[in-house]
Amino acid sequence: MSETLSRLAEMLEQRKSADPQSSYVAKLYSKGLDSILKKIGEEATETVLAAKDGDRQHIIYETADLWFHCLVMLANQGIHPDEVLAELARREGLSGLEEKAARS
Ligand SMILES: N=c1c2ncn([C@@H]3O[C@H](COP(=O)(O)OP(=O)(O)OP(=O)(O)O)[C@@H](O)[C@H]3O)c2ncn1[C@@H]1O[C@H](COP(=O)(O)O)[C@@H](O)[C@H]1O
Repeated sequence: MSETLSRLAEMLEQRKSADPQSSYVAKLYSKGLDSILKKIGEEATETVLAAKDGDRQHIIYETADLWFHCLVMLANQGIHPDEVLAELARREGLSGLEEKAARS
């Protein structure tokens, strides 16, 4: 799982210098952060609708689109997915209520 994320992160780094005409990711970078965030919003909505609909394959497909665009956003902001995984790992040792208390 994290190997897939690492490979994707590496590819997303390489796409920063790719031709927007020949790469979906390079084109998205060239449009800027707001366009990436707009895609995340759209994909989040599509994921919610798929989950309401209940079709397993559709939920998986839309969630993959959502995760992918979140990875593009992270790359654009100079954040490696390992940093997000590390944050999730840190939370493993806490209950949900402890995590909530740590935020306030
Ligand atoms: N995993 C993905 C991936 N998931 C989703 N998408 C794209 O995300 C878009 C999803 O948006 P929509 O469902 O709204 O479809 P759309 O109408 O075509 O999207 P828009 O053109 O309107 O933005 C589609 O165009 C998909 O092709 C992805 N595009 C690329 N990748 C990975 O990124 C790699 C590099 O891609 P390129 O940059 O195109 O070479 C690929 O080899 C894949 O591994």
